[in-house]
Amino acid sequence: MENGKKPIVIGVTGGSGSGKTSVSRAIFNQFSGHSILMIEQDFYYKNQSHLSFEERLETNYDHPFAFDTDLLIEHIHDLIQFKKIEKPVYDYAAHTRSDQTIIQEPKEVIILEGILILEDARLRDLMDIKVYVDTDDDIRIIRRIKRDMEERGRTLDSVIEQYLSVVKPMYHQFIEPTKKYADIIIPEGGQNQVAIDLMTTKIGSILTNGK
Ligand SMILES: Nc1ncnc2c1ncn2[C@@H]1O[C@H](COP(=O)(O)OP(=O)(O)O)[C@@H](O)[C@H]1O
Ligand SMILES: Nc1ccn([C@@H]2O[C@H](COP(=O)(O)O)[C@@H](O)[C@H]2O)c(=O)n1
Repeated sequence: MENGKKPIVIGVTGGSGSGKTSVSRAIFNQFSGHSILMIEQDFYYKNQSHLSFEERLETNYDHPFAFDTDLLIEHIHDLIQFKKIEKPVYDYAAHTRSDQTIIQEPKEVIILEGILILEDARLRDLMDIKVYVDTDDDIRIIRRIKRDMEERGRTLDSVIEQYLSVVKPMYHQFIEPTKKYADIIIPEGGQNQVAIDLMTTKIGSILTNGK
């Protein structure tokens, strides 16, 4: 890094539909023009191109095992050492990685966003600030139905069936317990301007004063 400082890593987690992406984008936008990047844990779902489409539908996408966490950790390590990475691209409709990758140059601020980023101690140890976006289950399922039908190629029946059989139980087993690791808990996510402003001030202070 030009000024000799280590990049800052901010982890943003919470259940599906909690508003993680909205919070992360709001922070990202506050630093537009600065040296900042966003990494989505979803892009590190395991490659399933060797499986048929029907087999991919059976995958539990809310279990830690669904992710290639070793690759994600390797990439965060590289970015912290100011090395560029070749980021995978995920195709939600095909339920596997796309053939494309994106070259991501290192930056001073790294926002890592995803449902299970606080579940692995090795990832937690790389973070300077850990944020949990806390939104009620009923709000999250409503948001998810709308989003998955509009953007992720799912039907209403498939969203409801997946939510009740997998998403909800996995949330309570794996995601909600990681709340205890968070430095900050943000209720309701992207519309919480006070929380976004506090985060922005803190990141700005670390960038300027190192704390
Ligand atoms: N505070 C909010 N109020 C209303 N809708 C929201 C709010 N935060 C997020 N959304 C919407 O809910 C959906 C899921 O939000 P997103 O930020 O993608 O959540 P996550 O990344 O946690 O799954 C998106 O369509 C987003 O526009
Ligand atoms: N092929 C896939 C991959 C993931 N999901 C669901 O995405 C959720 C995580 O993404 P958010 O942006 O909502 O945090 C997770 O709950 C998976 O169930 C999927 O449905 N299909």
